Amino acid sequence: MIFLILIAVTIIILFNQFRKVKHLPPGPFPLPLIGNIHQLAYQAWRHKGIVAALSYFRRKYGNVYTLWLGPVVTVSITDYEISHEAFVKNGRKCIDRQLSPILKKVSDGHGIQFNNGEEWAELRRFTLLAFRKLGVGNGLEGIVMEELNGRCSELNSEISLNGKAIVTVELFDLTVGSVINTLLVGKRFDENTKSDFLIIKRLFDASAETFNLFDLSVPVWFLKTFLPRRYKMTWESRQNFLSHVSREAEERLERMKTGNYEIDKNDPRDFVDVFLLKMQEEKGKGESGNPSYSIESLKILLYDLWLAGQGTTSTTLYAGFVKLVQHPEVILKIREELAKVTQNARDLSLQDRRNTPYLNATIAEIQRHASILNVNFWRLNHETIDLQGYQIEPGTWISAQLGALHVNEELFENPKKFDPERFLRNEKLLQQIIPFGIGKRSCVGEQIARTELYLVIGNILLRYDVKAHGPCDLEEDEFPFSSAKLPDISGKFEFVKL
Ligand code: HEM
Repeated sequence: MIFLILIAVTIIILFNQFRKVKHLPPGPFPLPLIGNIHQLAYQAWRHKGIVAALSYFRRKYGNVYTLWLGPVVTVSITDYEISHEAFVKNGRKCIDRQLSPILKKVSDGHGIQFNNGEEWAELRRFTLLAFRKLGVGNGLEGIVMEELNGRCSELNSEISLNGKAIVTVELFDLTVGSVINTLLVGKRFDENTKSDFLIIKRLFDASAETFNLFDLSVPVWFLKTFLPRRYKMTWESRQNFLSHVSREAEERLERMKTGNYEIDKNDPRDFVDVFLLKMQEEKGKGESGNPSYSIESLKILLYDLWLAGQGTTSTTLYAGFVKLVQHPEVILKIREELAKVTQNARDLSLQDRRNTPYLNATIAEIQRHASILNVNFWRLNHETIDLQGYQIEPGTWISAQLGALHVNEELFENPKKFDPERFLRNEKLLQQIIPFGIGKRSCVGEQIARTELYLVIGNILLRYDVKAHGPCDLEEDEFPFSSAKLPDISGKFEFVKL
């Protein structure tokens, strides 16, 4: 009797699964409760990484496929046109991000990255506006060049002593960290304040270890109950990071309250000034003021911008130089192009971009290879989306899987090859790499990052002969199952003045 009941229950469950699966894009058949987690884990183990596993499913099921993470339906997209259809054409329908429970708890309803709704929309608009006010676009060029010149003068001192400078990832970390810090709180990191940056970097690295599909998806109660040490690690590393990067904003507010700090309305120094001005303005409106502008909200915003802007840009620069030293012929071609544009008599400037197609193509190829997110953030659709003829029901987790998209051989022939010229042979390809994401939740720091990549790579190659110093490759990923790519960054470079 029990046996018959078990068979009946199994048939009902399987029938139910078949019914649900019928309207979804193809994918492996999900088991009740665990969905496809076992297949995903197996393929990630078999192919030694999460991107390779997602690519395996793409080859088997096509450019839009379904994976069930337990009871949750997720749809992964690995092609540009379909991503455009989902996130631009249907942009309004999937504007919300699926919020990782633990990161949502840290953000406490504030900020941009782990937030949705009115406050997210308001703060995203504000951030883009504040960046524009502070000169992001062409004005940022001054900040980046000042920073780069500062770093280069340290390198030059080393070169005049030893004939060459040995460069590690720290050069890129400090350059990028200083640009963000200058933009956010008006301070660059020099020899005296470098230790402050190293604290931020240590806290940042500590939070990276638990940035994976598992820790980011399970409910907080589950982590607290079954994995208290992991919960503590994630919580404490993020809280420490938050309190460190927001210290300046809190101190400035206190000084403002006691009349010891004034902001020039027409010339705010940095992001914190622009925010504090807006906060004052909204407070002045009384009841009708927008509550999104509070010190708690500013603190989370600073944490978001630091977290999203530092590792992404610095890792791209480091990965870029690894690829460049492995391909000296690319360095020569870039240098030839830059010599024509600058006559070797001036720095490379953002204005030169339209005259440097080979450098632009190389940066695109670097970003395609670096592809920072192994698993992109999921969006949630509020209304049914008709995607390639499939009806994606509300509540589905949908994502353009950038890592797998950028190694899709249907778009990028021979994807493992470092081949900047692929973008010159086919100009349409430039549009099809989307390292900053696509649609309404795409990266707010895209302009900042593009400025840094162009000016730092271009001007370093104009000034120095760059070679590998010892073994220097990217084959090993530190955490191949992490949501973000964390390559082995132990490589070193030799810089000699040209
Ligand atoms: C090479 C460098 C960078 C890369 C590759 C990158 C990539 C990305 C990607 C893929 C997303 C998610 C898009 C999506 O959900 O579809 C994102 C979001 C975001 N990025 Fe970046 N990013 C970079 C630099 C920066 C910088 C410099 C900042 C700011 C200083 C920044 C701030 C943000 C923020 C705040 C979000 C969340 C946007 C939202 O949810 O509305 N990023 N970035």
